[in-house]
Amino acid sequence: CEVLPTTQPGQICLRVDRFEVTLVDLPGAQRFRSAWRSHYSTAHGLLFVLDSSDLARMEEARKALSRILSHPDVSGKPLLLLANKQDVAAALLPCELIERLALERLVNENRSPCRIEPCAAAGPARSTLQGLRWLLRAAAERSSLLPATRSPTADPSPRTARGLCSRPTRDTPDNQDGVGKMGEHRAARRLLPKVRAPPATAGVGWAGGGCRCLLLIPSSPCPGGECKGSWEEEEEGEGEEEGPRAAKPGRGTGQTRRRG
Ligand SMILES: Nc1nc2c(ncn2[C@@H]2O[C@H](COP(=O)(O)OP(=O)(O)OP(=O)(O)O)[C@@H](O)[C@H]2O)c(=O)[nH]1
Ligand SMILES: [Mg+2]
Repeated sequence: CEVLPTTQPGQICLRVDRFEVTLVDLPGAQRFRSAWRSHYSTAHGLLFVLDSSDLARMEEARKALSRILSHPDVSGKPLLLLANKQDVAAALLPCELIERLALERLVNENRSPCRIEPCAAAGPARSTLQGLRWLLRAAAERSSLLPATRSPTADPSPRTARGLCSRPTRDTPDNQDGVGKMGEHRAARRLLPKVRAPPATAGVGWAGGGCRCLLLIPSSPCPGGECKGSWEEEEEGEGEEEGPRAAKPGRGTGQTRRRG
C-alpha cells in the first residue's frame, strides 16, 4: 500500500490495491465519542482498534461497539476489529473477544460483517493490512449490492472507500516483549456473499495454527426451527471455490467456521 498526501489533520490517505482510502482517526476518549456519529454517514466501513489487554474496560468497549453498530448510518457496514496489544501477556485472543464483546449478536442484529485481526502496534503490519484489504472488499461488495436510489453519501463509488478509525479505550504503555498470537486470514472473499442473506445467526471462523483472524458474517436462518449450530472446515486459500468439509470446532488447522 502507498501513503498519499494528506489534506486534513487526523486523516490518512492510502492507496491499497485498486482503492483510494481515507482513514479518519477519531479520538477514543469518552468526551470525544459524541462527535463520532457525525462521520457515520460518509464512512463506508469501520475500523475499531481495541486494547485487548484492558480487561477492566471490555464492557465499556462492548457498549461502545454496540452503540456504533446499531446506529442507522452504520448498521450493515463492514467492521474490522483490530485486537491490538497482542504483545501484552494478558491480551485476550480474538476468539475470547468474540465472547466478551458478544460479537455474534451484534453482527446478527446489525447485519454488519465483521473481521477480527490480532495485532500489536510495534509488530508487523501484515495482518492489519490484510484486514484492511478485507474491509475494502467488503465495503465495495456492499456498495455494489445497494440500490442505485441510495443517497450519494451512503452509496460509495466502488473505487473509493472511507473508513473510521477509533479506539474506545485510552491505552497505557505496556510491555513490548515479543509479538505472539499474530495472525492472518485468507478466506474472506468467498464468505462475503453471505451478507446478502437475511441474518438470524452468525458464522464465526478462524484460520488454524492458533487463534488468528476471525470472521463473523450474518447468515441465513435455520430452516425449520431452533438452531443448534454446526461446524465446517475449509482449506485456507485465496478464495478458491472448494467446498466446505465437516470438522470440529477448535483451533485446528484450516479455516474453521461455525454455521447457525
Ligand atoms: N504494548 C503495546 N502498547 C501499545 C500498543 N498500541 C498502542 N500502545 C500504547 O498505548 C498508548 C496509547 O496509544 P495511542 O495510539 O495514543 O492511543 P489512541 O487510542 O490513539 O488514543 P486516543 O487518540 O486518545 O484515542 C501509547 O502509550 C502506545 O504506545 C500495542 O500494540 N502494544
Ligand atoms: Mg489516537
